[in-house]
Amino acid sequence: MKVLILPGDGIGPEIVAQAKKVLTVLKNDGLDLELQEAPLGGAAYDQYGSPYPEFTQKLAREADAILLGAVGGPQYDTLDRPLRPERGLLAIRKDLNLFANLRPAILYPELANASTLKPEVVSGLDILIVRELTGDIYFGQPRGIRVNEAGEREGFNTMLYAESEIRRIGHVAFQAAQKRGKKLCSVDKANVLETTEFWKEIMTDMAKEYPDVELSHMLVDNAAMQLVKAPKQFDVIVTGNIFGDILSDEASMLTGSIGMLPSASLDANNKGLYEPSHGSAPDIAGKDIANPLATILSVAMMLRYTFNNEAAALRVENAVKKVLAQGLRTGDIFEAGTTRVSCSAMGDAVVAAL
Ligand SMILES: NC(=O)c1ccc[n+]([C@@H]2O[C@H](COP(=O)([O-])OP(=O)(O)OC[C@H]3O[C@@H](n4cnc5c(N)ncnc54)[C@H](O)[C@@H]3O)[C@@H](O)[C@H]2O)c1
Ligand SMILES: CC(C)[C@H](C(=O)O)[C@@H](O)C(=O)O
Ligand SMILES: [Mg+2]
Repeated sequence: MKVLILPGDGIGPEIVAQAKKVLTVLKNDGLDLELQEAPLGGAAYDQYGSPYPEFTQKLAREADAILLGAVGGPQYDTLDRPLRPERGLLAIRKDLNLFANLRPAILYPELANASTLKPEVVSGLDILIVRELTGDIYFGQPRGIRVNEAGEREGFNTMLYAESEIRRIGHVAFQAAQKRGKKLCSVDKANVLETTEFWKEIMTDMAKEYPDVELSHMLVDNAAMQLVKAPKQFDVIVTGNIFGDILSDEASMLTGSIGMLPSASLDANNKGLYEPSHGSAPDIAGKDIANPLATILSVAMMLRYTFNNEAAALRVENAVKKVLAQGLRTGDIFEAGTTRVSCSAMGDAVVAAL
């Protein structure tokens, strides 16, 4: 299996280095693995003048799986839009047809007090957000900033979903629910936006194909509220690109920190790009204090979904559980009575616990 590593920007290289240590142990233990590396985002702009250069694109297309740190940074925020790091990330998702973004929010019992919510609200939490990743207002045309007829500047984007796009993410979500608690909540804004009214109509129609799954619908504003009020009511949530982006960051705090939320972005054949759900955290970059666990848990997702190797995935997840049980914490999940460790020390501890 070919795995392409894209460290990216900010804390990206620091957290990816820890995940690479884990992959190297698995390789030394016999996992069929060929590691390559390429730049994406700001690092790629610096080297090649493009956030998703041909060099990276070629390797990405050839790879079975990709591990990404994160992209972006303030030094790139004034570049022309097509040259910005985030555009590189959107481009690779679109190029590889990675339409299904799985973001599991699981609370490890040791972190019940790390969440800003009361332990009884979050303990035992295990929800899966299925976010559509290659459509919606992120990609709809037309888009831009223009001068309108009144001579005023205006910004505009287009929210758009084709039926086939809704159906293919719907199948992923219904099937994920079948393998879990058999409850699927489709999140929309059908009371205002036609795009998501259509989304709701298609999800409702698809439910006939999955009689064993209980489908419900929720408006996104209510869903944002319910996620902090009573998050354990959810099993699988399916939603569009923009709502999924926002709700998954919200859900990350239920798990203690955004540094705990991994993700898988899959195509129709389970080729995937795996990355933490958080960004490049420029505020803490270069200090060796970021939490690498979301990235390491993304490796576990890679083993599960692309390698189809459940045993190896569990080995990594159990190692993470072990270091948390040992009381090791990076700053974002630190609390009194635990031991604060650096990003690299956390990586070493996971390797030792494998
Ligand atoms: N997938 C991605 O590559 C991705 C995702 C989100 C944001 N971004 C980009 O990242 C940059 C920063 O964005 P932002 O500040 O809004 O979001 P962010 O997720 O980078 O950071 C938000 C906050 O969470 C903290 N944080 C994030 N990851 C952490 C970790 N692993 N350990 C400890 N703390 C962590 C940061 O220090 C910061 O305080 C922007 O350029 C943005 O476009 C990239
Ligand atoms: C950086 C940005 C393009 C990206 C998104 O909005 O999808 C990020 O926030 C994420 O959640 O992966
Ligand atoms: Mg996001």
